[in-house]
This record gives sequence, structure tokens and C-alpha cells, in this order.
Amino acid sequence: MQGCIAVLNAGSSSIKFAIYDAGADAPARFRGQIQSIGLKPELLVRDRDGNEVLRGSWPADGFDHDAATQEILQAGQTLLRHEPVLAVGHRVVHGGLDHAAPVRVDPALIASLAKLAPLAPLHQPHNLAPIRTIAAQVPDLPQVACFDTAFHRCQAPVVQSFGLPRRFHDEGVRRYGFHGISYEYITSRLPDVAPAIARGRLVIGHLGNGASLCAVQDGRSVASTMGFTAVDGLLMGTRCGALDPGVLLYLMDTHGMDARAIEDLIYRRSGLLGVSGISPDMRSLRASAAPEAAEAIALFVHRIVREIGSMAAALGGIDALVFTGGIGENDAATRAEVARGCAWLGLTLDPERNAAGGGCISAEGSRVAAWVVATDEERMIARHTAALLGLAAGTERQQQEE
Ligand SMILES: Nc1ncnc2c1ncn2[C@@H]1O[C@H](COP(=O)(O)OP(=O)(O)O)[C@@H](O)[C@H]1O
Ligand SMILES: CC(=O)OP(=O)(O)O
Ligand SMILES: [Mg+2]
Repeated sequence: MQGCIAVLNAGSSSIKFAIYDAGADAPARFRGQIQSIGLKPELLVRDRDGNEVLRGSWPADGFDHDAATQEILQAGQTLLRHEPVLAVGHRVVHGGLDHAAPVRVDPALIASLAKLAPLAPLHQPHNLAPIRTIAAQVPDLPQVACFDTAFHRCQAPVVQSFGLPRRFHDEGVRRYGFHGISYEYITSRLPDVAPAIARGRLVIGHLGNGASLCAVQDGRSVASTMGFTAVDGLLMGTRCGALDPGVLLYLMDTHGMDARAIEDLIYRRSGLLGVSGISPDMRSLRASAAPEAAEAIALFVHRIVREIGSMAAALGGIDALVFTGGIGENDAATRAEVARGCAWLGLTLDPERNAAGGGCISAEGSRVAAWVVATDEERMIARHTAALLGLAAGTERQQQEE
């Protein structure tokens, strides 16, 4: 029995997971997710050939990320029966100052990452909960943490800085940027799927329930819209994105809000949900005839267009825009609206290619290219986990075993 590597990726509205054969950088043997947690939780798992192997649904009330994690750990056991799991790789959203690369989990690491939970309240607790559960149940099973912040740690010091007194910078109050595992995967794919743009000045938009942009050149992060936390930058499903800090002072003074009330407001009740008053979910907003749904989408698009200008400035120009994430990969209307706002940059979409939704979607002759590239954070995590533990394809350890 060859053994496998399991991967868990807790996002703000979903928990995705995948199971890979150890020793082969091949598509997942099983992959699935519980999506729409808090709204209409649904489990769907497919095998390598795309066949559905498990499905489930639960009422939204009382079914939180912890319940979803339990279901997924159980699904993993059902799918694998007696086959050994050699390692588990995890997405951990915040790695703070100390982590620019994946690391093996130990109790000290869990304790230090837990301190960052207030900086990523929609993610960090859900990232650490399964790590703790697995460590308690199977203490000898190697676990690896891969950080959303790591990809951005190479940004120039000026890009990482806030205009605050220096002592805050020194204690770690900096722009970190997130969705780094997704950006790393996309940049790793481009030389194969889009060699013409791979070395160019890229703006990649990871547009999902959380949403951000990243300016990338030569495969490295140059700037990102997310900052100290994943509430900065674009409008998101339930997060407000960049906000005048004066608004926070106003809320404290005039509405008597404390830190926890503000956290609840800006992380859970704002964004597409707060502006529309209908839903954080793009599919529901697109299906709605209410003017508030259209207004929320218009603000989502406006913020993306404005920030693409900022990313292009950080790069000194733009050669290509790449869409990814749940909305970026699936919502042709959002791509078309963003592209319309970027016409001044020299971007024109091909409507048919955009509707088809894969690969190059810009028109012949468009000065800026546009692409849709599906992200695969789980695959990136599996690669890192295998490499760190010496389980990767063609590694010394594997060759010795053969
Ligand atoms: N076919 C689709 N059309 C439009 N939006 C979609 C579609 N599929 C998924 N989405 C949107 O993608 C978002 C979830 O993105 P995803 O990247 O999976 O989220 P998470 O941040 O939890 O990882 C939701 O707003 C959802 O409505
Ligand atoms: C960092 C972040 O916002 O992640 P997600 O989009 O998965 O919620
Ligand atoms: Mg996600």
C-alpha cells in the first residue's frame, strides 16, 4: 500500500479537502468540499475521474466550521478505509512575522499560531481546530502548516509598511497579504498553461468569498490588496475591505462599539451581505432582481477596478489580468464588468471566450491579456507537505524504497 497525503483548506465559507497518492504530483484521488457553511451547507466529494462518491447536506443552523471539520474527517476515513495516511497538510491563513515557508507542526507552533487568531477570526481558529484534533488522536502523524502569508513575505519593505510609528512595525504590524497559497499555485501553473504571460507583469484576482488582488512579477509577489489582516482591500462576501480608520473611531464614539462588536461588523456583517442586505453569495445576488443586489455587485466591481489600477502602478504597468477563485473562475458577468472598468488599460475581452470561461479570455489585439486559471490550493499544500517530509515524487527516500 502506497499511502496518501490528506489536505485540509478551511476558507471563510467552505472547508475544502483532498487526498493525494504519496510520491506522485498527480491530481487528487478524492477531492471535495463542504461549501456555503452558515447558509446552506453541502458536501460533495468526487474521485479522480470526476465521479461523485459522497454527498450530504445539513440545515444551516448549528452547522458551523467545527461540525464541517468532523464530517470531513469522517468522510476521509470512509473513503480511505485501511489505507495509511502518511501526512496531513493544512492551510493556515496567518503565519505572522516568523513564517515565510511551510513548517512541520508541533505543540509550540500551534501555540504561537493561536496567538494570531484575532488577526484572522474567520480562518485561523478553523485552521487550527483540525490540527489540534488530529494531533490529539494520532500524535505521531506528521502535519504540515502552509501559510497564506508566506508568498508575500518577499515584498519590498516599503510595500509592507504602514505609516505608523516605527515601534508598531517592529512588533509586526505590517501588511502581510493573504491567498498566497492560491497565488503560488497560479504562478506555478502559468509557465505550462500560459507561457506568453508567465514572466510578465501580472495582476491576479483571487475572487471568492474572501477576495484580493496580487501584483506578481517573475513569479514573486510585488504587492497585494490585503494587509495586516484579511479584512483589508476589496469588498468581500461579508467583509468590508479597506475602510477609512476614522469610521472605526466614529463607531466607537457614536455607537459605543467595542473591538468585538467592530470585529463582528467588519468581518461578518459587511461586504456583499451588508450592502445588499440579501446574501454574501454571488450566485444568490446574480439571481436576485432587487436593486440592492445590483448595487452590492457594482461596489464589488468598482473596488476591484480601482485596486487593479493600484496593482498596475506597483508593477509599473500590466501585461495580464488573471481571474481565479469561486467568483473569478465561474462568474463571467463579474469578469466582463471588471474588464469594462479596465478598458483604459487596454483590456478588451472576447465575449465568447469569457462565456466559455477557461484559458485566455481577452480579444485578439487586446494590449492587456486576460486569463481564467482555476486555483488549486490543496494541490499546492500537498506539494509542500510532500517536499518538506521527503515524500515527494522522485525524492531520495522514495527512490530508496523502490
Ligand atoms: N457558478 C458560479 N457563479 C457565480 N459565483 C459563483 C459560482 N460558483 C461559486 N461562486 C461564488 O464563489 C464564492 C465562493 O468562492 P470560494 O473561493 O469557493 O470561497 P472561499 O473563500 O470560502 O474559499 C461565492 O460567492 C459563490 O457564490
Ligand atoms: C484569506 C481569505 O480570505 O480566504 P478565503 O477567501 O478562503 O476566505
Ligand atoms: Mg478560499
